Amino acid sequence: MASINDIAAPASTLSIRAENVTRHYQMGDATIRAVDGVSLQIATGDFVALLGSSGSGKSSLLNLIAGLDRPSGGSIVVQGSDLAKLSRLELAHYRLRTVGMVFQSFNLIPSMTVQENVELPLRFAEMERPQRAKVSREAIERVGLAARIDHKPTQLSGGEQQRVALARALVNQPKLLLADEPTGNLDSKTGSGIMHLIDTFNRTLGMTVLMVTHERTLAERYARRLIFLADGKLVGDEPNIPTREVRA
Ligand SMILES: Nc1ncnc2c1ncn2[C@@H]1O[C@H](COP(=O)(O)OP(=O)(O)OP(=O)(O)O)[C@@H](O)[C@H]1O
Repeated sequence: MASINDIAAPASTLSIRAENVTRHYQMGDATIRAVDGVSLQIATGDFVALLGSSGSGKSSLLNLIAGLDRPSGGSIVVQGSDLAKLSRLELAHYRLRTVGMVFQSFNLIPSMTVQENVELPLRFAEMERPQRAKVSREAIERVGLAARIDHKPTQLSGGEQQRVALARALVNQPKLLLADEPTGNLDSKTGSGIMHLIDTFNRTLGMTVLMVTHERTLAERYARRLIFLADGKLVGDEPNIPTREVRA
């Protein structure tokens, strides 16, 4: 049945459309309803913060949208792809091409240099070596790390590691950036630098951003929409004028 949302937002302008999504975990006799009937639509180019207290289901929902996990029920359509209908191979392709992800814990490969880490998605996409070197260098320059291109992750600060993770997330030019507490392990000044980069990608590259955070002030500074989860349910959804714009 058509809803008001359908009328307000034609499918072509939607980046994400989730309908009654559930993710239940069975722990012995207990069922944990980590995501419990969430429906939402996110417009292309938007910057949305997903807020909620610990255990409210934020990461579970993000992982479903990322195609890292499959829902127990409901449907998720991202950039026109219905994730439930994708084969394992198609889902891997979706993760490679459509979404970029950054996590609180950076998730870099310690034995690889900055450039090798950033090149990884390009290798999976079977890009030729010379082109890979060029494209990865451009992404590394974009996050301001050209001088660290041959360093290993352990030789970098936390903020620099997150910038490498961002370069890796955007190197395939995904339409959607999913960020799970991207500044959670960083001090506030370093975190602001990372947020500034994410904000720039959103504004200049038109990348849709969905960011999980439990920090409301951070969300209010950058996001144009705030979505609240509690006990796996969507309990709030409000527009936001980013305070960084108000101060600018
Ligand atoms: N693999 C799993 N098996 C069982 N339960 C899980 C699993 N992953 C998450 N949960 C449970 O699902 C609920 C939601 O977890 P989730 O990590 O999505 O919350 P969150 O809002 O991201 O929390 P935080 O802010 O602490 O990261 C929690 O009760 C958690 O314990």
